[in-house]
Amino acid sequence: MGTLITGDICILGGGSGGLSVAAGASQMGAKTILIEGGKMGGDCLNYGCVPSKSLIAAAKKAHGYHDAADFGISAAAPEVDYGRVMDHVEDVIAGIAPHDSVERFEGLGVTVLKGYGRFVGRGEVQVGETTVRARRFVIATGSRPAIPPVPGLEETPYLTNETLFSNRIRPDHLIVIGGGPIGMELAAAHVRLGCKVTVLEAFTALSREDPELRQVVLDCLREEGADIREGAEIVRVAPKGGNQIEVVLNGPAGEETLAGSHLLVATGRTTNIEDLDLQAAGVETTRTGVVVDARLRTTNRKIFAIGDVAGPYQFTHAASYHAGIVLRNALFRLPAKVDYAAFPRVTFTDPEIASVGMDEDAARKAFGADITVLRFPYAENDRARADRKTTGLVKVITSRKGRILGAGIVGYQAGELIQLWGLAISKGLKIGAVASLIAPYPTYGEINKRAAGAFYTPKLFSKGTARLVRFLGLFG
Ligand SMILES: Cc1cc2nc3c(=O)[nH]c(=O)nc-3n(C[C@H](O)[C@H](O)[C@H](O)COP(=O)(O)OP(=O)(O)OC[C@H]3O[C@@H](n4cnc5c(N)ncnc54)[C@H](O)[C@@H]3O)c2cc1C
Ligand SMILES: NC(=O)c1ccc[n+]([C@@H]2O[C@H](COP(=O)([O-])OP(=O)(O)OC[C@H]3O[C@@H](n4cnc5c(N)ncnc54)[C@H](O)[C@@H]3O)[C@@H](O)[C@H]2O)c1
Repeated sequence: MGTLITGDICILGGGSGGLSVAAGASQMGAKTILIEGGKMGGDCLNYGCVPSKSLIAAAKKAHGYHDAADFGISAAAPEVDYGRVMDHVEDVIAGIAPHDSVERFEGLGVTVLKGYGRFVGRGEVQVGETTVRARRFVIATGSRPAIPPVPGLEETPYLTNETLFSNRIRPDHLIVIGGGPIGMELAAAHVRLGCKVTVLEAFTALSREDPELRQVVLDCLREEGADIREGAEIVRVAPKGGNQIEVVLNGPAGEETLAGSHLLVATGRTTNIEDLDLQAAGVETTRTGVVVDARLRTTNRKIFAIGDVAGPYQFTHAASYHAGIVLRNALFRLPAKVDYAAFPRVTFTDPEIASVGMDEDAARKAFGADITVLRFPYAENDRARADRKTTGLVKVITSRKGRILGAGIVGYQAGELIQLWGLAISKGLKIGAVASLIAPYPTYGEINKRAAGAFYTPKLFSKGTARLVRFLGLFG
C-alpha cells in the first residue's frame, strides 16, 4: 500500500533551479516537497560548473610557470599528476555538497523524497510507492549530454561531462567532439594539463559569441597547442587495440584518420522530460523542452518549469533566476515575468569570454546603422600591463544617443568585468554613467570606463570643441 503526501509546492529535481525554489519556498513557510532521483546539487555541482571550473583552476596552476621568465623568475615545467588533479576536483565538490544536501534541506523543513518522479495526473506525482499531491509543481529536471548519431559511436568508449571527472588516467590525446562551451573549456584545461588535444567542431567553435571576440579565444587556445578544427565532418569513430580510439574525418584532401586515447562527446544537451509522463499532467513539450510562458507557467497553470528544461538559456544563473520568478508567482501570486535583456554568460577559457545584452550583429539587425560600437583594448590598461595580461578587449554597443544595448568582453577576468554592464543595462543607465565612474587606479575596471569614454572621444576632440575652448579663452 503506497503513501500519500500533500504539500503546497512539489519540486521535481534537486539541481540549481529546484534547490533554489525549495529553499525559498520552505523559508517562506510553504509546505515543500522535493523529489531528486540522482545526486543532490544536480549537474552544476556534480558534473558541470563546479568540477569544470575546479579542473580549469588546476590547469591554470600548471600553466602558471610558462611566462614566469617574463617576470624575471625561473621556473621548471610542472609535473601533472592527473589522478591528484581529480582528487582536487572531488574535494571542491565535497566542500560544497553539504550546502545542497538532503540533511540541509530537511533542516530547512523540506520533505526530500529520493527517486525519480513522474506525473500520474494534473496535480499528482508518483515516486516509487509514494504519491504526492500539491497545489503547485515545479519541473526542474535539467538536461543530460545529447549523443550525436556518429557512425561507430555506440561501439566506441567515450566520455561525457558525466564521466570525465571520474577518469583518473591522463589522456595522451583527447579528441573532443563539439566546440561549444563544454568542449572548449575542457579542451583548454586538458592542453594545460599536458594532453594533446584535438577539437572537432562541425560548424563554428563558440558560435554564440561575437566573431571578433571569439577569434581572440581561438587564437590563444591554438597558440597553447589545441588543434581546433572547424567545419569538421566526422565519417565514423571506432575502438582500436590498446585502449585507443580512431576518428575518421572527411577533409579537403579526402579521408583523414586521427588516433586518440580518449574521446569526449560535448555536442549539446537533451532535456530530461521523456520519463515525466507530462501528457498525463497536460503539460505541452517541444523537441527541446517544456513550453512555458513569460511567467514560467506550463500549459497546466499549476505547474511551472525552470532551468534547462525551460530554456532558452542553459546556465545555473538562469535556473536560479527562474526560481525567483516562480517563487513570486507561485507563493505571492505576483505576475513576475522573465526578462533576458540583461542576461549574462561567461565561458571560462583563458582568456574568458563574456557577454550581456545584444552583440553587434543583433544590434545591427534591430537598429541598422543607428548604433555606436565602442572598444577598448586590455593592452592600454596599466594593471593589465603590470600583470602581462594584455590580450583582449571590451566591446560595447550603444544606441546613437548612448543607451547601452550590450557588451562583450574577451580577456582576463571578463566574467567579473561584464557585471557592471549587466547592472547598467538592467537599470537603463546611459553610457555617460559608466564613463563618469571613478574607477580606482590601477584596476581592470578602468577598461570598462575607458570603453564608455570612447563614446565621447569624437565629440571631445571635434573641431566644435576646439572652437568652444578658443572662444572661452581658456588658453588665451
Ligand atoms: C560541463 C558543464 C559545465 C557547465 N558550466 C557552467 C558554468 O560555468 N556556469 C553556468 O552558469 N552553467 C554551467 N553549466 C550549465 C549548468 O550546469 C546547468 O544549466 C544547470 O545545472 C541547470 O540547472 P537545472 O536545475 O535546470 O538542472 P540540474 O542542475 O541538472 O538538476 C536537475 C536535477 O533533476 C534530477 N532529475 C531528473 N529527472 C528527475 C525526475 N524525474 N525526478 C526527480 N529528479 C529528477 C537530476 O538528477 C538532477 O539532479 C555547465 C554544464 C555542464 C554540463
Ligand atoms: N561557462 C558556462 O557557463 C558553461 C560551460 C559549459 C556549458 N554551459 C552550458 O551548457 C550548454 C551545453 O554546452 P555544449 O558545449 O555541450 O553545447 P553547445 O550546443 O553549446 O555546443 C555543442 C557544439 O557541438 C557541435 N556539434 C554537434 N554535433 C556535432 C558533431 N556530430 N560533430 C562535431 N560537432 C558537433 C555543435 O555545432 C556545437 O557547436 C551550453 O549551451 C551552456 O548553456 C555553460
